[in-house]
Amino acid sequence: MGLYIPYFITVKEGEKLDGNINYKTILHTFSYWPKLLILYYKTNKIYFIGIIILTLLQGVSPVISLYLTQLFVNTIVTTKDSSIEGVLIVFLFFVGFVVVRDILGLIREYIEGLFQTLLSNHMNMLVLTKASTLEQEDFENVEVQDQLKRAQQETSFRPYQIFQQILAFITSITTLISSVIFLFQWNWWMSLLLLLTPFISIPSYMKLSNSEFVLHWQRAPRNRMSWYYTHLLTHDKAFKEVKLFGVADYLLHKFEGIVEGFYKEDKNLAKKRLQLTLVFRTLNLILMGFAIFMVAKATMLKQLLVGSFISYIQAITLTQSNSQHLAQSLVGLCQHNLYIEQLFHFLNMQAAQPQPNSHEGKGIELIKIESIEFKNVSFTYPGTDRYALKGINLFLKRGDAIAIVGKNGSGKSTLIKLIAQLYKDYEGEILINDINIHDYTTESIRSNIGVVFQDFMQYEMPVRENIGISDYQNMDNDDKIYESAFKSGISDLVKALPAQINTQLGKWFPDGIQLSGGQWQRIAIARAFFKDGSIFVLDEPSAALDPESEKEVFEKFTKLIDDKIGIFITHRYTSTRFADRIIYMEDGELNAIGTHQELMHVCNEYRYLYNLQIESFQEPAAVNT
Ligand SMILES: Nc1ncnc2c1ncn2[C@@H]1O[C@H](COP(=O)(O)OP(=O)(O)OP(=O)(O)O)[C@@H](O)[C@H]1O
Repeated sequence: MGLYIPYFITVKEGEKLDGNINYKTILHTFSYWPKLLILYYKTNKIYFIGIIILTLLQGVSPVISLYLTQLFVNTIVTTKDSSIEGVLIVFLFFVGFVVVRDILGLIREYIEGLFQTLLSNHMNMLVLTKASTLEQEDFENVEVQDQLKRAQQETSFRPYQIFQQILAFITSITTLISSVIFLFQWNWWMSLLLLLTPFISIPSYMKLSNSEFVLHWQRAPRNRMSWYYTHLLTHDKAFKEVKLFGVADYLLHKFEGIVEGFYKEDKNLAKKRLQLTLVFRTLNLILMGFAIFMVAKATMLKQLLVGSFISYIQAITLTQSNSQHLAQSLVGLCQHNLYIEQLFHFLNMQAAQPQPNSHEGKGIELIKIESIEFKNVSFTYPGTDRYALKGINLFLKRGDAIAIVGKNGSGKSTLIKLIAQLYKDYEGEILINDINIHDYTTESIRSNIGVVFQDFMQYEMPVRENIGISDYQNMDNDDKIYESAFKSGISDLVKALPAQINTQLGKWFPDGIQLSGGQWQRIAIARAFFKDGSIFVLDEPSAALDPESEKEVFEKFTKLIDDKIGIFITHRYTSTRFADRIIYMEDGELNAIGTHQELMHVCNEYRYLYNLQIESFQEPAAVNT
């Protein structure tokens, strides 16, 4: 996936990104509105329509209020003492109007609060659902990470802010139109002047908003970095090393450096905004002062009644402030639109799903794996040009128990990742049951594979979920959970826990029990067994298991894979005795394959490494006398 830069940001060679503003840009930012409106409507149609109607009503209410004030005051001034009836009627109208307006205002506040929560939940669900469809390759791509971060940042508040701006826009425009019509009775050219002056500030504010956006857009990698330092300083696993190596101050300093940088940039922009606001506010105030002076003069010359004087002054203030609001909402809307574009860009993003050699997938559902064949498979990780696997030819069939050994970085885990279809773009072919792996649906392949990776997950959840999550539809089956725990040799421990399989594991949530590294690993192995797969892979289970546990796990593993395919990757050469065949990998290549005896004869490297390990075990222990 290439670098995504919003089209409205221009990149000049050798220069940093710059905001590029023109009317086409402004118009384009509104192209996401239909999608947004559908989104609002889908969130809750009754609330959505209700809010729009209430907003319109709220928009005309100031002018109704003005009209009633004018009527009220003029009626008092012109009515004779004896006939109070007319004044009373106008007064009751006025009071009735204020009560209804306030009640509608409260209802709007109530609905808006609920709508905001629903919208934020809906957006979060959309982003999380989208993230769950991404591939491993996407998560290793910094560009995608940045986009995800930006989308996450904008999700919870930006769509609602746009909604609020739209509402503010509707309110301002209705109030403005009605107040301008009201003022027209007095002086048409002054009304137009008051209406239009605030709009001359739009281009300057728009330019500033664009610079602000570009700045925030560029911040994503630094934002992720600051998040990472926060994570290191607050996460229990990282915290051990942070304490032990005494690096808290160092990390804090780095974090501080980033946020201080943000502060300086923000301060710069805030200063520019303040300068602009000062200039335009002064201009508007001068104009308003002039308009008020004209109304006052007309009243003194008896051309206007006192009621009209009061209401025209209010109408001038109303026109002025709403015209300013309108200009500001327009700028705000364009700015929010820029952010929303990146949110929709993320939601519309295609997950990485390359098909090698233009192989068209047939969407076959894989029921059971009988055999797996690698035919001259070579692979480089995306963004690298070094082969992690080179010309691999391998045939595995049901009932095979295979051990894979080799030095660090020789490609053992990569081989498994290709079987699990975590990466799909490679040279050569992988066949399952003699059919190209790409002809099967990825889901059906993955549902057949139970893998315990080196960096397996420790879910901060109860034992039941820790084991059953690999086939969560059957998570309620206690017998199956216990059976899997037994197969991984952890059933006695589980039974001894305070609430057995319902015991919370880990220390993040209340009543959690912390397990040792090896015990966590056995839970992860049970999770792989819980899934009724047809191939099981243990990637370096020996890393956290003591020799006795390892023996137990391997013995159970070899029994279990009776009619399945079992693969275990290990650095303990002594563990390979459980395997029918051993694969020795070196520098991405399959160097040798055979039984232990065969490899001892044909593979010098294997023999050397095996003997090295055996010798180290046979060295006499130093005894202090
Ligand atoms: N996600 C990745 N992106 C880029 N390169 C990677 C990635 N994962 C692994 N590699 C590279 O691919 C090569 C093979 O890695 P792999 O993890 O398969 O080795 P391994 O044999 O399992 O090593 P170990 O015994 O240390 O676990 C290494 O050179 C490694 O640097």
